[in-house]
Amino acid sequence: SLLGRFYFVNGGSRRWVYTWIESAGWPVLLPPLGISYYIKKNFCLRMALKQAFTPRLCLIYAAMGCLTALDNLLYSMGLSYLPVSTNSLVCSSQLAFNAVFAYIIVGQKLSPYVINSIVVISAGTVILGVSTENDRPAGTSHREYVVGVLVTIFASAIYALMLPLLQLIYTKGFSKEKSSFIIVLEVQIAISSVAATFSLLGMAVHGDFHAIREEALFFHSGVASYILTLVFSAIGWQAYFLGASGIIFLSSSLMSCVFMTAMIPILPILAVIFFHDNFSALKGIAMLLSIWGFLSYIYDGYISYKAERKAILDHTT
Ligand SMILES: Nc1ncnc2[nH]cnc12
Repeated sequence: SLLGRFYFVNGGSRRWVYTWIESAGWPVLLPPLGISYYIKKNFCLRMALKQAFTPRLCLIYAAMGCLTALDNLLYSMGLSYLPVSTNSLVCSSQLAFNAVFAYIIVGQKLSPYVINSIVVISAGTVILGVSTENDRPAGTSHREYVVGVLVTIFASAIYALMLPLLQLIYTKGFSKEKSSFIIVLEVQIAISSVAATFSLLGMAVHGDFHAIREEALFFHSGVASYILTLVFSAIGWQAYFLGASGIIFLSSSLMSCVFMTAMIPILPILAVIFFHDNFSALKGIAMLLSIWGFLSYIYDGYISYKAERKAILDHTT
């Protein structure tokens, strides 16, 4: 998010370019995938590819790739209009959307601790919004600001929908025996490459291939900084999405969303350091609430773990 904002603040204005950047880094996942294939014993590449790329799964990757490109476009529009802290506030609505979608799609249980965590984290980020209400960026009209908020809410809803869908792909799309972290890499590469291709089409339609040279030349901090911003954004987004997918694979989409949302209040501190935003008392309260919500979620995990162990012990004695 910070690098994205840096791009838009320093003269970058091409939303399709930033949309593409969010998925363009997928080739960095090829070496880890190759190494994983190599170190897995009794591994047959032909069989693995046959399982990961059945016609049904390919159709699903194509649909998820298009949805990802649409989500990235809305997100980059939001990032171009809103300050980082406001953008992250609105993004926190993904937790509430995700709780609903995860309940509907994968039957996620919502215990009181989980509900508490959702309420507290959402409250923290709403407070953050109140404290940043007055910092509409110079050069952004009121209308653009409102559009920025609306498209970011849409992006959050789409993203929140995609997380349980990914969970469904991992659990229903692959046989139990094949269940290894390789799946996460394969699925992310497939979806990101579709999203990147879709975004390249968007760039072509908007004449971005031509405009990008001029944009690089007039970037406030220089051509090298322009290239580095986009390259590190692309790598950073792949790392972020891989982490999110990994948590879904190991736990659940809701857990992944809680982790992502709990990180959001850290952004204002980074925004203070890098963009010299003010740090208000309300932002401090928002951070504490987010930590509380996060601990509440972790505590729920601890209680469930203890209950499961007790049930196993009672069963065996
Ligand atoms: N495209 C996106 N990238 C990162 N975070 C998001 N939250 C919602 N959409 C997002």
